[in-house]
Amino acid sequence: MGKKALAAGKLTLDRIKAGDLEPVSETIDPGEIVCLSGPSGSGKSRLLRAVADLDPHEGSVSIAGESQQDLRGHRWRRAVTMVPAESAWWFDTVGEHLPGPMTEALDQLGFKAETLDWSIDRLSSGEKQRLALVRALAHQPRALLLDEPTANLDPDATRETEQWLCKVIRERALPTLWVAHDREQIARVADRHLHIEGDRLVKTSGDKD
Ligand SMILES: Nc1ncnc2c1ncn2[C@@H]1O[C@H](COP(=O)(O)OP(=O)(O)OP(=O)(O)O)[C@@H](O)[C@H]1O
Repeated sequence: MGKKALAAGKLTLDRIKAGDLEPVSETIDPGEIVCLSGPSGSGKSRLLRAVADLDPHEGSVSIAGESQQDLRGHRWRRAVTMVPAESAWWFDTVGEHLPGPMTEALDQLGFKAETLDWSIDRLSSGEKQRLALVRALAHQPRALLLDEPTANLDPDATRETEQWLCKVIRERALPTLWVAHDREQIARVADRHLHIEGDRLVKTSGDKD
């Protein structure tokens, strides 16, 4: 924290071609949550990895008019941050991965301040998943790519995490692409829902206005 927050803006995908999916063109507005669903292996994670510039791909992506090609990889990924289903941790303790105490975020997700001293080795998969979200948001992203962010959580923790994410996404006006399988979750959080059928992204009905 403490760094100057950059202006929110649209996340624009222009004919992104990753893996076997047909090229994807979508614009996600500031604060908009677009859920992405599809069968296992249909290419959801590959699309997110392309947008995060983690995998080679065709087409272009921009955030607030700034193109992926104009930013170095690490700067792009700090702006357009992917939180994978399985997070990586490289220091010994939780606190070493965070730029500050993150008191409010930790509290809202049910963690006490002492969590900062916890060893990474002791974290459950659900704790890792929630702390990876705290870490991602601590670095002031301008857009979020969430790959099944509640996959390892029980129903109560799922709801708590969803509510916190939705609040932060709206407050910070972050365009968000959120991979989800659970139809009820999609109904709760999505402004729009895109589903992969075969090699195409299909807009589903029942979206919020
Ligand atoms: N780097 C890669 N090179 C070639 N093929 C890959 C690569 N990464 C993934 N794949 C393949 O691309 C397909 C889509 O993978 P992806 O991980 O995007 O699926 P997914 O929709 O996220 O699935 P799940 O819901 O099971 O996580 C799979 O068949 C996978 O084996």
